[in-house]
Parts: sequence; C-alpha cells; structure tokens
Amino acid sequence: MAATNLLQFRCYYNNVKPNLLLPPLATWQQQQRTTNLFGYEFPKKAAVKVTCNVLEKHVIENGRSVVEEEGDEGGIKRSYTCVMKFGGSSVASAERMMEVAGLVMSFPEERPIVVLSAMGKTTNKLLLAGEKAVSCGVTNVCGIEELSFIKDLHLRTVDQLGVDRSIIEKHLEALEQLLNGIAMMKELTKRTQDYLVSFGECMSTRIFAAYLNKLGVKARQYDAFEIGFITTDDFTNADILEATYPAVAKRLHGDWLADPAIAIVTGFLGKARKSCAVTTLGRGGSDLTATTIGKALGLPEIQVWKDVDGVLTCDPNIYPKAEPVPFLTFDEAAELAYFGAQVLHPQSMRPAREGDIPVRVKNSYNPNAPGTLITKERDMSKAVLTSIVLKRNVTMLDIVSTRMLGQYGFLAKVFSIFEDLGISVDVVATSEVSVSLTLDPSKLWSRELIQQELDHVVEELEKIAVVNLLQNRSIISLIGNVQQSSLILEKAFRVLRTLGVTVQMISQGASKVNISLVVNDSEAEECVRALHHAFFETEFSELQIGYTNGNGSVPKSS
Ligand SMILES: Nc1ncnc2c1ncn2[C@@H]1O[C@H](COP(=O)(O)OP(=O)(O)O)[C@@H](O)[C@H]1O
Ligand SMILES: N[C@@H](CC(=O)OP(=O)(O)O)C(=O)O
Repeated sequence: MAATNLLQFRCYYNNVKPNLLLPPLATWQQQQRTTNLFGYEFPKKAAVKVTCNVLEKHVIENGRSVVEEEGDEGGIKRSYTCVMKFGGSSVASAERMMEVAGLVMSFPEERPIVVLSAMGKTTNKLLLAGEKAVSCGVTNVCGIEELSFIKDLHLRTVDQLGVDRSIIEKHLEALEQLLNGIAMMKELTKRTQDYLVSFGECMSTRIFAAYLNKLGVKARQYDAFEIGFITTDDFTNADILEATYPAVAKRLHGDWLADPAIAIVTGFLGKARKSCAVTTLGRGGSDLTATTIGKALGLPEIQVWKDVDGVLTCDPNIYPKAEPVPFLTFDEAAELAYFGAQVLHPQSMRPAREGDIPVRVKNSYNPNAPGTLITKERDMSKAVLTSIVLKRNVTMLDIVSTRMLGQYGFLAKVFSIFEDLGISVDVVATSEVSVSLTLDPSKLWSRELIQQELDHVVEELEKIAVVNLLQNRSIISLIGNVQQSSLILEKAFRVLRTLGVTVQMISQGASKVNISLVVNDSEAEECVRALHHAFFETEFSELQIGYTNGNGSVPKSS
C-alpha cells in the first residue's frame, strides 16, 4: 500500500501567513487562532509550506501512524515535544533537583522544555529580605537572615550537585548589591521588587541546567525576559502580551534547530514592554510561563509538576482527606484557580484553552500517580461536584439604593464607581434596588486594597445608596456541574443548616461551573470540611446525619 502523509500541526499564525496547498477538503479556519489539521490526508507529494513553529509529520505505514523527524516539503521540522514545569517544592534542594533530573530523563522519547520556579521558599525569603533592607541600614544588609539563608541554600545545592559555584556567584553578589541599594534608598518599589525576586528563578535554572550538562544531557538555560516574554508594565502582576507567542516560538524553535538541547527556562518572569525592566506574572506565575510556551510552540501537552497528586477535591491544608480529581475542563480549572485554589495560577489556563493543549498536573514526589488531566471538554454526564475552594479574608458590600436613580441607572452607577477606582469585584448578587458583592483585599494577582481605598469606595457609593461594609468573610466556591445546581444546593444547604451556618450571599454566576457561597471567615474551614465529607465521602444520594462530632463540627483530620 502506498504511504500516505498525514500532517498534524498546530499553527500559531497571528503574524505569519501559512502558504498551504491543501486538498480541497481542508479548509483553513481563519477565525481560529490555532488549528489542528490532524487527520487531513495529503497525497504523497502535497506541497506544504508553513512558516510557523511546530509540525509533526505522520506517515501511515501498514495502517500505523509513524511520526517522522522532519517533512520533506517546506523545511518542516519538529523541535520540542512537551513542556514540563516544576514548582518551588519540586526543586527545593539538591536531592529534589536530582529527582527532577531523573524524571526529565525518564522520558527519553520526549524533547522537553523545562520551566522552573525558584528553589523552595526562595521567593518569600527574597521579599522578606527586601522589606528588611528598607529599614535595616546599609551596614546591616549582610546580616539579613534571609540573605544568608538564600546564599547557603544555593551554594550548598551547587556543591552537592557537583557543579561549579561560578554559575551563581555573580548573581549572589548582585543580589547583595541590590539589597544595599534598597537599604540606601530606604525604598522598595514594585519594579525593584520584581527585579529582586527574579534572582530566585535565574539561579535555580542555572543550577539545574549545569547539573543536566554534568550528567551528559545537553541543556541550555534561558532567562524568560531575554527570549521574548513581553509583558505589560504592571510590576508584580504583569500580563503577557500577544507578541510573546511568536517571539518565544521563534527563539526556542530556532535554537533547537541550530543546536538541539533541553531548554531550561525561568518561570514567573517577563520583560516590560515600555520600561524593558524585569516583571513578574503574579505569585505562582511559573504555571503561566509553562502554558504560554505550550501555546507558543503548539506542543501536544503541558505538564505541571507539583507536590500533590494533582488538583484535589479541596485544599489539603484545610482537609487532608482531599482526593485527586482525575479530569477537569479548562473552565473548571480556571474558576478553581481564580477562586483561590493555590495549586494553579489564575491566568494559566488561558493560553492552554486558546491553544487547546491538554494540561496534566502531576506530583514530582509521586510520579506514578495519574494526576489531573485538564482539557477543553470532558464527560459531564455523571459529574456533580468536582472541587471545593475557599477564599478567605474577603470584604463584602451590601449596597441598597436610596432610589435616587432608576434600576438601570443604579447598577450602572455602582459598577462605574468600581471601574473608576480600578477595583475588581468577585461575586455579585443583584436585585432591582440592591446589590451585594465581594472584593478581595488580599488579591495576589491584583493590586492590594488598603483600608483607605475601601473607605473611599464606601464614601462614593453612599452618594446613591445605603452601604454596609462587611469584612472577614470567606467565599466557598463549589466547582462542578452547574446543570446539577439544585442537587448541589440542596445538599450544601442541608450541610450548612446542620452546622448552624448562615449563608450571607449566594451566586451562581455565568460561569456554569461555579456556585459561590459567602460565610463568616470563622466558620468557613469547618464548612469546607463538612461539605467535603458530604459530597465526597458519603454515598451521594444520602447525606448522612451524624458525620459531625455531635457539636456540629466535623472531626478534624490529623
Ligand atoms: N484544590 C487543591 N488541589 C491541590 N493543591 C491545592 C489545592 N488547594 C491548595 N493547594 C495547595 O497548593 C499546593 C501546590 O501549589 P504550589 O505551592 O503553587 O505548587 P508548586 O510550588 O509546586 O508549583 C499544594 O501543596 C497544596 O497545599
Ligand atoms: N517563585 C514564584 C513563582 C512560582 O510559580 O512559584 P511556584 O511554582 O513554586 O508556585 C512564586 O513563588 O510565586
């Protein structure tokens, strides 16, 4: 049987025009950002010229699809095959780096791009060192405990891995100089803060790349801000700009073709478009770095390696009986992250969703665990509740119209006040003359709200409404199949009634995957444990009375 070429490609074509001579059945859908033409059959000599990043050429031989290294027409070549992101917990020590190196090497058929976070708690320590430098005086900088900790950790790791200290010594010197500068200025701007924390990722990636090279696995280190990660100038919480995708694809793909090597890229970092200074993508931003690379190169899979067996049914710090969730949709994962599950960066699902690239959340401490697979769609026919998420320390506002404005005018005015003040709102419930909503003063991916700003919001709103400011509230988000909302709500309210908890606000939103309940901070954790018990640990149809301790509380797990 004559061999037939099947070409699979995900083509990023914002700035490139593919010149395809396709058989008539293949239509190029211009409205889609990425296109997967897997399955289109080409005659053997189909002329295909694509000036984009990654292609995979399948040749059908004896009914089997075989991937060829490179195509014969149009210079089609394949570079990297997957992106693997390892978080701080996965690379916290020399021992952990050895394990991660072993993991990377255990997929010899893959050509990965590895995205790393800073080692362990380095980012927190750098932030603390910066804060201390502001007030400790130049002569005391060298005595800052966190600086010594960071130096010890990184030098010890380098020594234990048997790589040359020189790969990070310059960074350690520059870090101390920067802290001296902060001490001298007695000021730590957001821009300087981003530069300060960037040392964490810059050092972890250099150490890891040097270690792989020492093992004989060719690796090349990259600082994300040098290879096309272009962001807004919103220091500490920058957004990735579209120009990033073609730039990153060009650089990584081009380098591979010129000189193949595993790429080791700093997570979390970018370069501000206007000022050209180093930016960060918000805490936990390395997940976003990984999904951005995945989309840029049109990779078949994005792996995010953590210290848990995947996305769990709730935060294991609240309830250790949390179980891994095997499958999630991008929408569910995004909602979960946005509403406070620390496991994924809130923006990280966006590139994966746009590129339609599956994200696998795995445990670097337990690689055999299946983890969580996040895709565009999944079978929801049996799905009810997927995960419970808690967001603490939320501020709630009850705003009741004084009827100076009509219904439309009232809601429009309320939201224009928030827009003018640049404050984002999470959960909203409205009626004709009132609106209840939540603000998050501790948002890490947005600017911090301080009391003064809250007072200002209330002052503005009081011009048209009676306002009640309620602090120390929590949002409990029930992520799941909102088609089953009656069932979920019935069960949830039975649990909360048993606990004697009053729900102060409820919102289903437009997301179709999330029902949010607002309760007092002081009751929230107990609610999560009880809800978890009811939804995930009892027969679904029956809410067992008697799972509490008799005093209404669920047994705290050890
Ligand atoms: N629903 C959840 N599923 C999994 N982990 C969660 C969840 N909610 C909170 N977490 C916490 O998130 C942590 C993993 O996220 P993170 O610390 O950012 O990992 P890494 O640093 O490895 O990227 C877990 O150790 C766990 O404590
Ligand atoms: N080091 C950064 C970025 C990051 O993504 O870290 P992690 O993968 O450990 O959550 C932070 O602590 O925020």
